[in-house]
Amino acid sequence: MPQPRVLVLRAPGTNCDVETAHAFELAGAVAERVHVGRLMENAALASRYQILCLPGGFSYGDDIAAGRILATRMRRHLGDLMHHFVDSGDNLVLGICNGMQVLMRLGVLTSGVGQLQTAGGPAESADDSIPPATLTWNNHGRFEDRWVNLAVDKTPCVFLRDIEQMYLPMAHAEGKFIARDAEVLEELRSAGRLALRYCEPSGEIQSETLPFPINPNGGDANVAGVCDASGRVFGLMPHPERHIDPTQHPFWTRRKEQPEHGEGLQMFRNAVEWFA
Ligand SMILES: NC(=O)CC[C@H](N)C(=O)O
Repeated sequence: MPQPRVLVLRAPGTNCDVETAHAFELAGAVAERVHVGRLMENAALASRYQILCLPGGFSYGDDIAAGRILATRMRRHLGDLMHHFVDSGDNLVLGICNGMQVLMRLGVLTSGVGQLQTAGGPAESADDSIPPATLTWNNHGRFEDRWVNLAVDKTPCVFLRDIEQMYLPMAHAEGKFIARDAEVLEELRSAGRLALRYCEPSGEIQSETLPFPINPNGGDANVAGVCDASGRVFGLMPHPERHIDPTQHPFWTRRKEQPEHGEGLQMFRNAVEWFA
């Protein structure tokens, strides 16, 4: 099987790059951690890689808003790099937690939705000043760090193939997903782009916004992860790289039998297998 190469992008304040690179390596990829400054010096480095991963953390101290500064730097200086990974059709992009926040600010997870078709003219955004969706502060206004149950919707998302449910840690302050309006939410939902959602331990999602703590932030439609229309670009707020080994499960000592791997590993394997 060809071994894809993963660019794990670091910025000042990133703190999950080592374990994210480890998860990709365990899944069979070659992963390298590369500082955003190195890419700004030489954006052509991107052509060596097939997967771009934006890991979790506090890039640029979450100043202004989580993910905002890194997204602005990428938009301003790394347009070709994003084009290589997002638009070429041959590559994958994964944003985890702070990485999802960056992808949301870049608009790549909600691209193509919320457009108005003007008579005879090109599609234009319904309201250019307001993005179709964003991530904002958790309802209770605090950083929340614990384990959550997640259900996978019928979705084109490459990373979630053959996964129905996952139990993963979440750790964020600004993870509440809100759509601009009901039409945008429906557009994303009907395309299977609201790929990952907080659910009850049984896997059920009984209401549009499940109560705290099942839905840890109060976000619309219990959304925890969103993909682009192709399913190759995916962002999620929980941390799959923190559950790749069974002993990372909070109750692992009480289990009679241990599974071979933690529940997050399949996501990284799916990415590697996509290149087979
Ligand atoms: N774990 C993370 O990546 C945290 C994301 C971001 N710093 C937040 O608090 O929302």
